[in-house]
Amino acid sequence: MNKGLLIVLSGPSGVGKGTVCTELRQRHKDLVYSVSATTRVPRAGEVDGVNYFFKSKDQFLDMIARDALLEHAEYVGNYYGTPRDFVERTLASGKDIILEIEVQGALKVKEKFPQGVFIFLVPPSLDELKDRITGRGTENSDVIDHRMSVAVEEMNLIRYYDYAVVNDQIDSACYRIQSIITAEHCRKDRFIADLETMKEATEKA
Ligand SMILES: Nc1ncnc2c1ncn2[C@@H]1O[C@H](COP(=O)(O)OP(=O)(O)OP(=O)(O)O)[C@@H](O)[C@H]1O
Ligand SMILES: Nc1nc2c(ncn2[C@@H]2O[C@H](COP(=O)(O)O)[C@@H](O)[C@H]2O)c(=O)[nH]1
Repeated sequence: MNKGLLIVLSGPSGVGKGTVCTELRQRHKDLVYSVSATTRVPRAGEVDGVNYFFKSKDQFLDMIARDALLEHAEYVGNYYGTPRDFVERTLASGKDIILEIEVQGALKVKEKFPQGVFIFLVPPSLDELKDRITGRGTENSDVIDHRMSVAVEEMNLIRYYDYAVVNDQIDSACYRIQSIITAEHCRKDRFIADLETMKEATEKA
């Protein structure tokens, strides 16, 4: 059986990763979402184990020491990381999994899983990006300025991704990502791998 696809959805803060990911999961009930660990304090309405696994700094450092994270990064004063075991088990079961993570972490995942599908979500403009982060109303103006300055740096790293998708309209962005996932499922190397497994099974029988 083919392993599932590891899909990384990345891009600057406020571009709409969370919004697009939620919509994709509505459309594809079998798409598994990787819940990250973070030391950030929960926002109003965020639930532990659903939005994030909220950790103290010591707990997070312990996860790093136990090699329990596939990747981690420090982003605007907090740690964020992807629990490794859940990703590996999901892929082995043949299901697709989506990671919604920032750029440093995405590039670390790419080193370990070059066969993953790396998608950069692009804002229609930097002004629109700032309007979106501000309009969300979850960060103060210092944090927004910090996230915007990081965003400019992150945009320079698009070249390391497989795809760039503009999030102009949520529906159009989701449609483009759905098309990418469909195309990636049809890559010939996935079938060649299956063929090899089939041949081995036939030879053994
Ligand atoms: N296509 C869009 N058009 C207009 N507004 C959008 C669009 N996509 C998302 N938004 C809005 O932009 C704001 C930021 O979206 P969201 O929280 O999904 O971004 P994010 O990339 O996940 O941010 P972060 O990385 O900080 O978690 C939200 O208020 C959301 O409703
Ligand atoms: N490298 C990682 N980045 C992550 C992970 N989970 C979320 N994120 C990204 O962090 C920023 C800030 O998130 P916020 O919830 O505080 O707005 C954003 O870009 C997220 O996508 C992770 O496991 N690893």
